[in-house]
Amino acid sequence: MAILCTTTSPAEKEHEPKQDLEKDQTSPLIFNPSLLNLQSQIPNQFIWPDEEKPSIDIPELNVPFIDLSSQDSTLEAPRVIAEACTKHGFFLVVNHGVSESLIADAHRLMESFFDMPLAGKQKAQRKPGESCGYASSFTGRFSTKLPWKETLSFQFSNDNSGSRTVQDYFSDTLGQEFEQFGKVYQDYCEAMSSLSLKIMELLGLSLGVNRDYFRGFFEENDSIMRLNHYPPCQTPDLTLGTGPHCDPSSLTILHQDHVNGLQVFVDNQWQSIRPNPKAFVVNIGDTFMALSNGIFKSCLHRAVVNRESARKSMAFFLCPKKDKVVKPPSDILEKMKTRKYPDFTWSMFLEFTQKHYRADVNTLDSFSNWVITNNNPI
Ligand SMILES: C=C1C[C@]23C[C@H]1CC[C@H]2[C@]1(C)CCC[C@@](C)(C(=O)O)[C@H]1[C@@H]3C(=O)O
Ligand SMILES: O=C(O)CCC(=O)C(=O)O
Ligand SMILES: [Fe+2]
Repeated sequence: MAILCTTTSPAEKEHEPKQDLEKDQTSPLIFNPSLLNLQSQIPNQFIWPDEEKPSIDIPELNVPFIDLSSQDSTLEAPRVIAEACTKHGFFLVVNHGVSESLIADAHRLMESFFDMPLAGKQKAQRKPGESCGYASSFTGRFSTKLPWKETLSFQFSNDNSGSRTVQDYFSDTLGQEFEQFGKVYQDYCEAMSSLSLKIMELLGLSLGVNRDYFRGFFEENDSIMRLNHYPPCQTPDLTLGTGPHCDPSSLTILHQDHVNGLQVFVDNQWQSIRPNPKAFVVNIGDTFMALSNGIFKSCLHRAVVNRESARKSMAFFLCPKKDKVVKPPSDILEKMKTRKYPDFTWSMFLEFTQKHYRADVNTLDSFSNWVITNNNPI
């Protein structure tokens, strides 16, 4: 039997808004992929309700390619981006300038991390209420609708201090043998941070705001990098790798391996985004939706799993500096007159998703109500 019982304590769950973070009634499970993917019957906690079960044979999303090397990327791209972001917030970037060998190294090391015995990965175990560390599914955090995945997340700070937070994280939590991992993911996060600033210029132009405005807003950032491993599953039609959600962060830059799995809910149906190793999938998160006063959409998406192959993806979640006030620029507010969301900081929003609310389609609205009703000071 692959499921082991443990006495791990559940995540902190006080101060519930509309949707309750589920209380653990029983001892949480441990998700050990090397054993679990052989099971023909999966534990109930991994079975999703019928209305959320994955659909097969879905259409492919018509998602634009933005060529960042092209001379007209600043002429044509803002219009194409505006069209995609007012509809669903997803686009692909190609010729992005991130080295192919860096991407390959990041995938190779991710594979060797997740291939380790569970006890080795658990040296980086994510603690209750924290967003970083190793999580084998979210067995200690949620008790139903568990995702069929294991993840390793770490913080990246771009703060001009020359600090190498990612490198230090690997050596401090996993030991000196992980120095090489730390170097590769430090470089990868720096590449993602620079790429996201280029994309911020284009988003600024698309919204008719000065091109430096959002670049400046995110120049310093407190971002999150996440490695996702979705093991094969004998009953992929019953579960999900990542449940339906909108990213609470500002901008996500995702690199998927060659295995299908990412789906976006557009025009009332799930649509897939086919893997393309040369492209990054970029999507608008809730915090950028708030910064654009709701003009650019943060869209519902999820990841499905399959019987045959493991799937890997790497997500860089660009987030503002923790205490920077998130409010739309005056250029937008002068045109729109009414504010859609209250002022907040990323630190408040992160706490909301880690301690009070499981991110889903309604995260931003629930968070806004929580900020307003609790009269949260910033
Ligand atoms: C701030 C974050 C919370 C999550 C990781 C980052 C950005 C996306 C969020 C998440 C992926 C949305 C789906 C549900 C979630 C629990 C997951 O399946 O991983 C979310 C992350 C989290 O709360 O850890
Ligand atoms: O793995 C994927 O394709 C998507 C993962 C995702 O949406 C997330 O981690 O926020
Ligand atoms: Fe996501």
